[in-house]
Amino acid sequence: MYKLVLMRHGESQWNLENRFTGWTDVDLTETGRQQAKQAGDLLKENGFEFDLAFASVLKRAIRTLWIALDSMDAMHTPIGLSWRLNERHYGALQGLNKAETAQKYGEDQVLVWRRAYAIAPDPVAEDDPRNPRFDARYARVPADQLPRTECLQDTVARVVPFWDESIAPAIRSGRRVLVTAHGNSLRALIKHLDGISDEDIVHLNIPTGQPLVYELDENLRPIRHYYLGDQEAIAA
Ligand SMILES: O=C1c2ccccc2C(=O)c2c1cc(NS(=O)(=O)c1ccccc1O)c(O)c2O
Repeated sequence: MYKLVLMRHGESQWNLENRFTGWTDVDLTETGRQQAKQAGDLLKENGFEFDLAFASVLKRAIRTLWIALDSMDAMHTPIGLSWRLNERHYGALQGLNKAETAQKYGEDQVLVWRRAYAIAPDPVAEDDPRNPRFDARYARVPADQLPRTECLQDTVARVVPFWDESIAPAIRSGRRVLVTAHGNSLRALIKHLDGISDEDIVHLNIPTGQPLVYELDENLRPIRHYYLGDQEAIAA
């Protein structure tokens, strides 16, 4: 039996402001940092150790991992970073809050987007400074693979290959793996692991800063999964 630990980054500044963040590289708030520290303490208390960790190339996930590993006194753990673990790209919605979104696109459109699996918001324009092609960290990614917007289906389509090529082989080789990522990139991973339908996945919400443990059989099929930590905080 293998164990895999997934964790959504702690609270970020735009989580606090209820803004669509996507690929915008906002940092953790002080609360977010504390959540990451508590998660590391919890993992240590429960005897978890890791041989390899993965994160996206967004600082809110990387810093969450750094803080958690530091509180486990495990900063020596090798870390693999990939754009494929990035949050879903929200296109032109990035930076907007609830009021601005409703005002700009209308409540009806918001409701359609909320429930949709395969509908993407307007993309950022080719020459928009937010286009990932202008960001040095994506320089080695083929331009046709870099999104200017995504629907959840698009996020699944770029996360799953990373699971197949990097995470699953590491687990099969006996490495104990920790992944710190984002709400939708973790949805993508969990959808693939548990075989969740397109309809149901849009309703799955993953709490921030709470380690989620997956026990996998020898074929990496989930046997069970559970959150570490106080269940009330998680259920909230
Ligand atoms: O507009 C969207 C949306 C648009 C495009 C793709 C995905 C989503 C999406 O997944 C979503 C939305 C709104 C809300 N709630 S909200 O309308 O209260 C809201 C709107 C804007 C910013 C933050 C908010 O909390 C959600 O809970 C969502 O999951």
